Amino acid sequence: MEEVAIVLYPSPPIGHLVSMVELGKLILTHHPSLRIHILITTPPYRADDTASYITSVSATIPSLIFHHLPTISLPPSLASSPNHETLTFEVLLLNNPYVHQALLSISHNFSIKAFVMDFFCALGLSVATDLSIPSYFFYTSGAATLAGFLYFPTTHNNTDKSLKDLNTLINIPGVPPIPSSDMPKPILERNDKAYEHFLENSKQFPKSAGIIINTFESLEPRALKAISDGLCLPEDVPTPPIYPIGPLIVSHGGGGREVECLKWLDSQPSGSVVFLCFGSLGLFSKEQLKEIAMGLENSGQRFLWVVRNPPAQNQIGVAITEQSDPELKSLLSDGFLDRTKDRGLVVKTWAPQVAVLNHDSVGGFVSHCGWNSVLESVCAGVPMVAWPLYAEQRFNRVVLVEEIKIALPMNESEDGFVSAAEVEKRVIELMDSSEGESIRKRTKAFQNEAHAALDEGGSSRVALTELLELWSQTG
Ligand SMILES: O=c1ccn([C@@H]2O[C@H](COP(=O)(O)OP(=O)(O)O[C@H]3O[C@H](CO)[C@@H](O)[C@H](O)[C@H]3O)[C@@H](O)[C@H]2O)c(=O)[nH]1
Repeated sequence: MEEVAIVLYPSPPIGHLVSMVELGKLILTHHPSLRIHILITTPPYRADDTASYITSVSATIPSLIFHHLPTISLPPSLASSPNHETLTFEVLLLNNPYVHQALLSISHNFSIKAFVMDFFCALGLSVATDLSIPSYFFYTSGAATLAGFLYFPTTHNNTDKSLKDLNTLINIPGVPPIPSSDMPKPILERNDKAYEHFLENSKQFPKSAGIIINTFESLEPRALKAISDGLCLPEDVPTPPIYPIGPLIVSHGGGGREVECLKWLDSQPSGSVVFLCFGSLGLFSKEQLKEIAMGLENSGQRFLWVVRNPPAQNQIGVAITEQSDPELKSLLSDGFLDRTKDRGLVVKTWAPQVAVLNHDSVGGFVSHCGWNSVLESVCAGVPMVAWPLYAEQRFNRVVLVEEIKIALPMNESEDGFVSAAEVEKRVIELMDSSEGESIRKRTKAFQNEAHAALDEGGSSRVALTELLELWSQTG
């Protein structure tokens, strides 16, 4: 009998790839006879270190079958795109013929029950549809921002101004009012190429057979209900079924640095350390790094801080290429490392975040609000200070602070700069105040709810079972 397969199509950045791989593992845990094929896009630039990650996953889980698609060559006009989202969209658009070939080749030996795409890969939907393969989305951020993207074509039609110039609140069903300037960064500027791509991709959601979301019912009940009640799409456009199956988070650690920082944490008192880490891509200017150092020093709190080299143009940036380790002494204020050595540790470039958040000594997390980080923090029961940098992270901050109430806001000036005084104030508030205590209690309650959602009979397990039964039946 022909073997049955699911094909997963992640977007290249590691944050998205990791979530998709976790989805593959989850499917295998509950349906081991399915074969999971994962299409790996090869961008023309050197991407963050996905190669070693893929090698280690393949070695440990041979039932996850990786297909490396041929390298994309971008026309010179696009290769110099200022914006990493535009670059990703263009690469994925050029990838479509390779996706077509891969699906054809897999279907020679397997019966493909579902093609599951990342949001960025939405234009691959037509490729699968042409081959009569049912297409699903796996949305790697939360339900609130999904509501925002489903509603985006309506937001677009309601105005002819750029969101950055609107200076108003955007009312999205199921979501607290979002200041227009806090909408996802790439859609703030109407004339930007990324805006067009996001608009086009948002319009693909309703054409799919279903949307899988990395969230859970009790974390985002309002947004999930608004989506499934069809409130985020125009009346005449039906909403596909939604499957909140999260929280799906990584369980692995992070190489050699694990030992150093976990050992250091072992020597710190329970719940006393604030962890600062800004995702796989976040970069700060030299000035901002110095300001953070001053804020941490003045706060008197214990800290574990992951520091990367600033971007070339010395503003807030995004690392799409592999990072070299920073020279901490020259980067941070004079004597900072010495003065704080008894209560602080600075880690270069990367820390094993999941292990750190789950360490007993960690009591708070200053995060860029990337969705994986949010879920990892919830699963570890660690409250946050929300310091968004790029993508949909400012939107997430509003949701985390105002709706879910598990984070305090880090407030920046208009140009995005955060003062040492603000860092000091928020870190103290998080670690040592009644406000901090109140969000800590709520986060711990969500930690329990997260486990319950994944248990037998829990909301996420039920949604996953429904999906897997569907995939076992069709065709
Ligand atoms: O030093 C580090 C830095 C990161 N991580 C891990 O890397 C992942 C980072 O993921 P996430 O927090 O989601 O941030 P990004 O990498 O920035 O993720 C992108 O993808 C997310 C999911 O779609 C979006 O929510 C973000 O805005 C987008 O930037 C997490 O698993 C972290 O544990 C580490 O282990 N160590």
